Amino acid sequence: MRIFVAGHRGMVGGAILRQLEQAGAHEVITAGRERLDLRDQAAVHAFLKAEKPDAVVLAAAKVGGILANNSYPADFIGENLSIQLNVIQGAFAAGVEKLLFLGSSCIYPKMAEQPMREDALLTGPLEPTNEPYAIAKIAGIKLCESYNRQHGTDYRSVMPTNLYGPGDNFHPEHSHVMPALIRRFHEAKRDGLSEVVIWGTGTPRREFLHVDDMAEASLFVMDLAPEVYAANTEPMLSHINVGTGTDVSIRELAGMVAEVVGFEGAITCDTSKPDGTPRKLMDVSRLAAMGWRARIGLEEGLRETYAWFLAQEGALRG
Ligand SMILES: NC(=O)C1=CN([C@@H]2O[C@H](COP(=O)(O)OP(=O)(O)OC[C@H]3O[C@@H](n4cnc5c(N)ncnc54)[C@H](OP(=O)(O)O)[C@@H]3O)[C@@H](O)[C@H]2O)C=CC1
Ligand SMILES: C[C@H]1O[C@H](OP(=O)(O)OP(=O)(O)OC[C@H]2O[C@@H](n3cnc4c(=O)[nH]c(N)nc43)[C@H](O)[C@@H]2O)[C@@H](O)[C@@H](O)C1=O
Repeated sequence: MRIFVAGHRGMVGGAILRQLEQAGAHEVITAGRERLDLRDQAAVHAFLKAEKPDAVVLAAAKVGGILANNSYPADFIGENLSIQLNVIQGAFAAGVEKLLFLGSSCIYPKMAEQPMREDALLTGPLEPTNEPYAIAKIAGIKLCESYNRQHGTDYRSVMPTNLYGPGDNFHPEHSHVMPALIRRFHEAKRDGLSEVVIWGTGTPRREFLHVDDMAEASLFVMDLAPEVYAANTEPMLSHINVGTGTDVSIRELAGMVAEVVGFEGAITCDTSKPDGTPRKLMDVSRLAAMGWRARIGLEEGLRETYAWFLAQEGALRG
């Protein structure tokens, strides 16, 4: 197959690209933002018509942590809606039959029953800090389902929990919690500081999945036989959760990062910053029933990510 990986320079797209290249079974097509801005409808349609991929992996998105989402809501909803509409409509127009869309666990209601099953979608109000991004992601799922229902395409969606790993964005304010804390604890140790401040109360709970597991799960879902996918999903509830099924509090995560980095000072909370959703634990039984589960434990993944951070220091994104 010829597979177009959109977002191949990102954390997840990069991991998917590495796994596809390692397997060597497919021809992979990529295009960086300077060649193809995915917000440009005409350019995306022309690219897909010219390249004629057999399958598309949509791992490109406007992505960021709680503060970035809360500060730039128009960018998060607008850019993601444009990218999704252009790539999904463009893929259909170019005759692409298989597509994998990456959503996010923030599609579920803020107070969803835990662990969150796929059928919790659209059952309650969303978390305000990321509602615009979540609405775009929900629209992406519904766009895929609508093409499948109206045109018989095979467009699938996976909903990742919070991800981390090599290639992450370590920006001090705009990143997600894991890379933010790795950087902050590392710099505090390096500079001999006595205290590290974490945002919010430290009580929210999050589930962390290593990006290599996410890439493996994405390709697993894309490769599932149509009858297996159909037997485990519903036409209007077709997305699949991807996670580990276990979570930690942000305070516990901070303790783990401090230990891995070797920081021995105090950890305090800045409660002027938002907590966001109190808990986001995925019910991963749908994917487990189809035969996939995560392999990389949190401590192992954190140690490996810190080693990668140390190797990249100075040349990081963000
Ligand atoms: N990271 C996480 O914790 C989670 C991520 N996800 C989802 O997984 C997917 C991948 O996320 P992740 O890898 O972390 O994000 P990254 O920010 O690491 O990667 C996103 C990629 O999309 C590309 N991109 C964004 N906008 C455009 C554009 N207009 N034109 C061309 N390329 C563009 C970026 O290009 P450039 O390099 O040029 O900026 C980048 O390569 C996304 O759909 C995200 O919503 C879901 C849940 C959690
Ligand atoms: C993946 C997911 O990512 C975002 O949602 P989030 O899960 O809330 O993500 P986060 O990683 O930014 O924060 C997790 C928790 O951690 C706390 N926290 C402490 N200290 C820092 C800190 O230094 N940085 C950050 N970012 N958070 C911190 C923070 O206050 C919060 O309680 C969405 O935008 C959403 O759209 C989405 O899909």
